[in-house]
Amino acid sequence: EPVTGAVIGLLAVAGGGYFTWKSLSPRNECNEKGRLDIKALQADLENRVFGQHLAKGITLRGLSGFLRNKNPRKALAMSFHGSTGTGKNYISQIIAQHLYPDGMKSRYVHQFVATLHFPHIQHLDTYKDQLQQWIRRNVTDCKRSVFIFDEVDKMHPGLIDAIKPYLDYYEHIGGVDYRKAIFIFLSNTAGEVISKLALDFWKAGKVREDIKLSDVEHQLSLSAFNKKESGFWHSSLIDRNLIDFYVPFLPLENQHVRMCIKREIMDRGLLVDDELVSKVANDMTYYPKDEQGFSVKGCKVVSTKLGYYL
Ligand SMILES: Nc1ncnc2c1ncn2[C@@H]1O[C@H](COP(=O)(O)OP(=O)(O)OP(=O)(O)O)[C@@H](O)[C@H]1O
Repeated sequence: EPVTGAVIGLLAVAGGGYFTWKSLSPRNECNEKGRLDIKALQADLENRVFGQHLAKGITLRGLSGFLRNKNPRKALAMSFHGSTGTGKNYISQIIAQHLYPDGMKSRYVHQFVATLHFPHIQHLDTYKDQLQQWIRRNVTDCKRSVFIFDEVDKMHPGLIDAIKPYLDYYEHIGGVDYRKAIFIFLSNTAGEVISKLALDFWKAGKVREDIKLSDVEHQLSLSAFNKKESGFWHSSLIDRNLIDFYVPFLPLENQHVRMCIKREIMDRGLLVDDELVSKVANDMTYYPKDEQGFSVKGCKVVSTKLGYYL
């Protein structure tokens, strides 16, 4: 008998509050219809992801719009950009958990880490073939497959080209329809540009939440124009024919790091102690050196640092 994600989510909440998600899709079943409790996803993003008003808004609207459409004309392709530890993997995991009860462990959620696949140029065609077969196999198994490509900026341009047909407007390729699949690309591309914009806002005493997507896009096009070598992923992003949503992740301030620490303490079933939170937060590195505005590694090492002080 299938156990629903909602039940598992509830049990997990009762057992320590770690998981707040609930997936509407039965376990071990392809969620072809794209069932998603949008309110629950919104609540999870609000409660667990800090300092990312743009990323939360864009992913939520992008995903719900895509899933509402019974006959999408192309697969959903979202490209997450930002510096390390700002939540790119984290939001991908939350999305995966809301679509599939087993989240990243689900047989319908697939992760590809680009740096593990660095083909020598003479083997490129074999790698391309393997990558395409992998996508074909998984989408044949389940149309609503989720693919997460990590470190896509380090991926060989030939491999990126190999993915492109699946993001395009074809009704089918070789008899397989890819248009219900979800592709999420993660990269540090443009991380510096996004961080600089956030820093300028911060220095000018402006409200962070007033940063708009258009501000980021404007900065990005300027920097691409000025830079001789903008990476392949960056330039194909600027063309943006196949990427539906460009999702910037802002650098995290001390206040966000503190929220991450508090959440981590609560997830471990412990009581929040402000002194402990300060100790961990002060142990992180911030930039610029004089103003100590943003955390160099975002919230990435929070968990390890907390372990050290406990
Ligand atoms: N904005 C955030 N809000 C809450 N927690 C966060 C946030 N960003 C990061 N974290 C925490 O830090 C951990 C590491 O972040 P994550 O793996 O998402 O970073 P990333 O942006 O994917 O970095 P990288 O580019 O190095 O892969 C997450 O598992 C999460 O616990």
